[in-house]
Amino acid sequence: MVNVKKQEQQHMDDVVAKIRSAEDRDRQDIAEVQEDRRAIQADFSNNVRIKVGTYSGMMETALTVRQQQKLLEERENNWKQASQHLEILEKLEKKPYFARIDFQEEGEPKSEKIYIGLATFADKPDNFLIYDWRAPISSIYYDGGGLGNVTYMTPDGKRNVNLTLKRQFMVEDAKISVVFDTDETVGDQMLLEVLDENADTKMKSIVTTIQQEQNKIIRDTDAELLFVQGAAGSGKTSAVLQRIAFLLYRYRGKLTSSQVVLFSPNQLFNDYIDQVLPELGEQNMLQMTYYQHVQRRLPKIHVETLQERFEEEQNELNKKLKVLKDSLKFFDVTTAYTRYLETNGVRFRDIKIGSEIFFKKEHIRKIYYSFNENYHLRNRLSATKERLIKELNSRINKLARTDEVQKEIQDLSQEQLNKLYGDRPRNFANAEKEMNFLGHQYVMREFQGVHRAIIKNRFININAQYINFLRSVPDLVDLNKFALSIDEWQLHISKVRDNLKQKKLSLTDVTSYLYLYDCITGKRGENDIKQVFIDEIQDYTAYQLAFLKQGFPRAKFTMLGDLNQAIFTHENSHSLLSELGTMFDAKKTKVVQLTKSYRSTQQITDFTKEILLDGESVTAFERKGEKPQLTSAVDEAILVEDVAKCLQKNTADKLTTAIIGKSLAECAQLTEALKQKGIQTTLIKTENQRLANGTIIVPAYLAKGLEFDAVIMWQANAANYNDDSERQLVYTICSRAMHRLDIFATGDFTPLFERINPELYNIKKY
Ligand SMILES: Nc1ncnc2c1ncn2[C@@H]1O[C@H](COP(=O)(O)OP(=O)(O)OP(=O)(O)O)[C@@H](O)[C@H]1O
Repeated sequence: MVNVKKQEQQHMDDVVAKIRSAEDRDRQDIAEVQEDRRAIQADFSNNVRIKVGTYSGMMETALTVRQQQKLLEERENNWKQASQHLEILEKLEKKPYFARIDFQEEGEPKSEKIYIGLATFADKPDNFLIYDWRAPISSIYYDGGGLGNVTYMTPDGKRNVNLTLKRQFMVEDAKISVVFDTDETVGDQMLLEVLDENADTKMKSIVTTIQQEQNKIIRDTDAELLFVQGAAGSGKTSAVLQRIAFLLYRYRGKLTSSQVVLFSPNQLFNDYIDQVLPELGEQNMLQMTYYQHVQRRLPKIHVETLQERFEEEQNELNKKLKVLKDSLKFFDVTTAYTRYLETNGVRFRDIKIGSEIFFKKEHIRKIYYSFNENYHLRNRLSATKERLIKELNSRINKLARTDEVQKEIQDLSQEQLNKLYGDRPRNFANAEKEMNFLGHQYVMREFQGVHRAIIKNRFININAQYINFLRSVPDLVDLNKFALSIDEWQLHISKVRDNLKQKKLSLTDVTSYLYLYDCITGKRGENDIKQVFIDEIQDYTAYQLAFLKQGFPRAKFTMLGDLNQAIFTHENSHSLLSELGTMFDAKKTKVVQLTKSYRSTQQITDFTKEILLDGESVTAFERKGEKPQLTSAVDEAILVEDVAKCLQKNTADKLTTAIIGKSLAECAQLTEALKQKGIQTTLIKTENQRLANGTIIVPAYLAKGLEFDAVIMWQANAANYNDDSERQLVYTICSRAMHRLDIFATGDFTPLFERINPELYNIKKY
């Protein structure tokens, strides 16, 4: 192997030398383009005089400016391309490739060897020294089955090859440190090395060690809905980011990063993953949380935050209401209600100027329902708006002609008059036309508010409409089936109404509120978006997913989640899959399961999976570590002392720690107690904060999707986690740990730990 390493290093050195020459060429190109750009600009300011005296002069100037702009744009594009290319080369220079495969294509006389890296590199046309990891042939490196006859997919169909060598390299700064020859998927040894590393505050790409199952997710191009169910730490998020990079490569020219949206669980998570695509040489997709998606449309309404949602009262009635309002049935009920609005029932509001009514709501209603039954909500509304604008204009015109207005115009200063003319050329046919124009402009200014109210649909009383919708619900669905009585429903309506009066909406209501509004206004979905990714799908409701589906009508969906980590939707999460089944065509739906957990040591995974009732399907990746440590005391002060020691130990072992508590209040208390002992930590209070270096203290609902070297679960006592519905939350917290897990509680531990085999952890009681 020593010889092999030497030979491979020699090859790598050759490739690096060629990369460096290509870099030099790129740098030269960039310098030339910059010089060119400067010259064009200088030339322009020296030679172009603005000729505005005559029409032909103006045209000539305009043409020159256009030509110059085009030249500059071209240079700009060249510059951008060369800079991007250079950036990729600079990455390749440090790590040109990480794998080599030798194979013989069926029907080809000779065998080939190729090297696989982050991007394609050729020193001359068709002489590829490095293949992109996303190229069709690279797929065989990731697929299982070992050496011998294997197949891979190309855009033109399947190809067969005889694979004779699969070699992996660990590379740092263009120096090969280890070479592995392997006949497995991607050798465990390499994976072990990668997983043994410490966590960062930023997620890294997994391009060198993508596993076979993950490769399927990454390269799928058929499914309209790709649903990935995977255990905590099984690489769902990693795979999906790689998938985005793959799709951008596969559909280069047809798909751009701005046509891809990723819905993530919180803002912190966005921050955590935002380096992966740039590391892979691609631009980041659009990233947002569901909360941002809805809140940006309702700037004047306070939408319930993650913390409020997490800490809200979970009484029996609220649970039952959620079952109904989060369901697909309720989405259908909303749609049915909007059908009824086609003939009756839309709520309007007066359009006013100050306190004076300009258009009465009764008048608007009359117009709205004056169109025949072929008008649906969208065209009914636009026809109404058209009619209102027409009426507004005719009232303006009438007013404009009155002596009073004409006189007021004559009293205006030149400056005020200029404002009225605006950009309009002053070539009126006669003085009367000019006065009419000025009169119209003059009066129009006063009625701008009315115009805006019409354009922006302000005459629709959406709040009253929403309440009316809720009142109609008992006619549209059998409340008994949801174990709800009419009285309970009425009580709920009055709560929503009170909330709306205070300009507040819960996350459940906000979706049906927006959907109702969209149906009435006929808002079309965002057709530009081609791929939608939803992470942590278990925290979405079927209603929200139906809403997203119709909001992105041309998109393919990839949804990933772990039904065992549903911390907001609890018991509903398992029905989600079947509800999704009715939303998408079964033939175009693909479900992939990931069961192996890569994040944590075997000891941690074996412990955490026992928290679950059906955790058998989770398997640990064999990486050894310490057993989780449970510590309890009656006195909290003793525990804080122990936490401090634990932090010291972690720091000495170069492990960064996250302390995860249940509520924000508890986390804040601990932060303070540690501070008293001179221990500095960062308390993460909201999702809009940054992930700091050093120890952080974070409430559980913000820890979703993140991972840390060491986790301290704070106050895992019976008071905090007492019933079955908390099981998934406890699992989520514990499964954030990569290398070490310590659990503290005052008093008794949560009964959810009772089912765990005591051999799987160490316990200490003060
Ligand atoms: N093929 C792989 N090679 C190297 N590391 C991997 C691989 N797959 C997953 N990992 C690592 O495992 C950890 C967990 O991955 P990831 O966060 O993507 O899992 P997840 O399924 O989204 O987890 P969760 O549901 O708990 O948020 C990460 O550190 C990731 O880098």
